Amino acid sequence: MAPRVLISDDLSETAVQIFRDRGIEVDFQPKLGKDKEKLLELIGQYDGLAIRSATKVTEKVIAAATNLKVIGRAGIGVDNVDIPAATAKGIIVMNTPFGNSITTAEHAIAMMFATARQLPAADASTQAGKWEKSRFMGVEVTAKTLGIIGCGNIGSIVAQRAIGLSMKVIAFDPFLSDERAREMGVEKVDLDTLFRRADFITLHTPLTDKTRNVIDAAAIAKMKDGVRIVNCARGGLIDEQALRAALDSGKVAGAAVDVFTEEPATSNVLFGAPNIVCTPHLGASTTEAQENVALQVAEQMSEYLINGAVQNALNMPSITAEEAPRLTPLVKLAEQLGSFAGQLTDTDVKAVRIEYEGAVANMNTRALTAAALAGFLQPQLQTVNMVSAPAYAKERGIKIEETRREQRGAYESYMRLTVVTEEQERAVAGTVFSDGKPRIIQIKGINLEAELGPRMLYVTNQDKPGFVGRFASLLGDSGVNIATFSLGRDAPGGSAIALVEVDGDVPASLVSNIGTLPGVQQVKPLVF
Ligand SMILES: NC(=O)c1ccc[n+]([C@@H]2O[C@H](COP(=O)([O-])OP(=O)(O)OC[C@H]3O[C@@H](n4cnc5c(N)ncnc54)[C@H](O)[C@@H]3O)[C@@H](O)[C@H]2O)c1
Ligand SMILES: O=C(O)[C@H](O)COP(=O)(O)O
Repeated sequence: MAPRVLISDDLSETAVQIFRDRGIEVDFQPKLGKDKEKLLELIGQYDGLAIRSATKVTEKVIAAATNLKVIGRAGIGVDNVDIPAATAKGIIVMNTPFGNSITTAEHAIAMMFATARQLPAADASTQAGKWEKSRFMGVEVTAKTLGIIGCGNIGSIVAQRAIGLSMKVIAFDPFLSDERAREMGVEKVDLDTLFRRADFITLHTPLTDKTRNVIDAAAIAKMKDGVRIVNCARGGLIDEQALRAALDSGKVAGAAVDVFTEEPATSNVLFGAPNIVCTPHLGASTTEAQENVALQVAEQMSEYLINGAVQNALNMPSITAEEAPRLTPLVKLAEQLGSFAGQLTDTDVKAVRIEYEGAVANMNTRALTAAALAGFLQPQLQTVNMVSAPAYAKERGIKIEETRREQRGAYESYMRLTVVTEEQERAVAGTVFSDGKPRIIQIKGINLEAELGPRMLYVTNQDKPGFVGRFASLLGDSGVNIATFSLGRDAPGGSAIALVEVDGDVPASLVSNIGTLPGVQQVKPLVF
């Protein structure tokens, strides 16, 4: 059946066309995101959800989204999506991190000019027939200092444009390297210095616990008298009450705000303040940006739903369209190794070590590790997948170790997963043969070669004559057909392993009977 996607916000029709061209069924309901009840009622039908900022993808929505595999944000900010809840449910959350950056940077520059020259108020007054030439005295931006808080994609475009306007640009961003700042012609400063020196301040950070109210009364007190402030990033970065007071007192000469603590902002403490310019979250609203993000999100979501390629996900390593087909059998192998180890581990796990050797070491091992962890955790947590597994492992305090090395043995690609518990380490290794099928090639250091089927029996025993015959007879007498039989041992008379694919369920009584055969140490039915 074709995957189904719901578009619940006002995306460009380009997205609809792309989904259809890719054979995906699409429901375009641009107002649905604002109707919480309806969204809850319908979301269970869809494999994908494409949104902007109006749809709030809460924990409740995610709980109701029984088929959802991917949420695509046609834009940058994902603060309207409960990412931990999506991750826990194995739903990928992806965005389009660059599609609207230029447009938003241009809006910030436009807003800076709007407040420098009081354009909206001057427009309203002129159209009211007042011709108040002396009321609207402005300031130049040339040679003024612009303080940028958050110098990532948008902040750095703003910096470039501001330098073009002959402004001096200073920036505060804990993740901005000296080299990058030099390249951009930006002076890196601490936050207090920025507050002290800037004539204009523009915000371009996400809203986090650290950035919430980064501009509050105390910060405003440190600023120059007559400073002008622009916020085209997120509501919540500015304490709106404090800004209102500073606009009223004249400490802040002007502010231009595109984003509000509560949106849609139909009333706000800032409305009506002197020299305030407000726009209704228009930062990304240009034809060009909306085409970019709609096209990109639809392509990314389609690639994932159809080919398993992952791009710009916030909760899962990327898998390119080129590597997706090459990675598929290795993902399966990683899941099988994880599942094998997971089904044999009952005690508390301290660490999972995954070694990649040969060609696989140069591939996307983050995705493979996520697959191995998913396989490992599935016996305990049925709904876990590659998206949610790393977070679950972390939550459970399981240390993940990953090593990569050149080919040493006969296999072009070799993967070994070791589970470390308080008592022991248990390793299982595998490869993918040229037929594209995964094989288990080593268990606890013992070589063998087995393709895993849906139902397997794992038996460890002492290597003694007669075991195989007695074991096969027991299965046969119980009407359990053997599909494949793989044997391995460390030395004659030493430890041996039998990995057997069977055609039907193995009753518990048969498992205990096998356990009573001479020399048998462990019998475990496994499912894959
Ligand atoms: N108004 C709109 O319509 C609109 C449109 C697009 C993006 N946005 C918003 O703009 C913001 C920036 O987007 P971006 O694409 O540039 O993101 P980005 O991730 O490229 O850049 C954000 C920068 O903020 C920095 N940062 C993080 N914590 C910080 C802190 N405590 N202090 C200072 N800097 C900090 C990061 O290091 C990073 O460089 C986001 O909040 C995004 O949601 C708004
Ligand atoms: O984070 C973003 O991309 C912007 O806030 C744009 O939001 P919008 O898509 O709702 O205009």
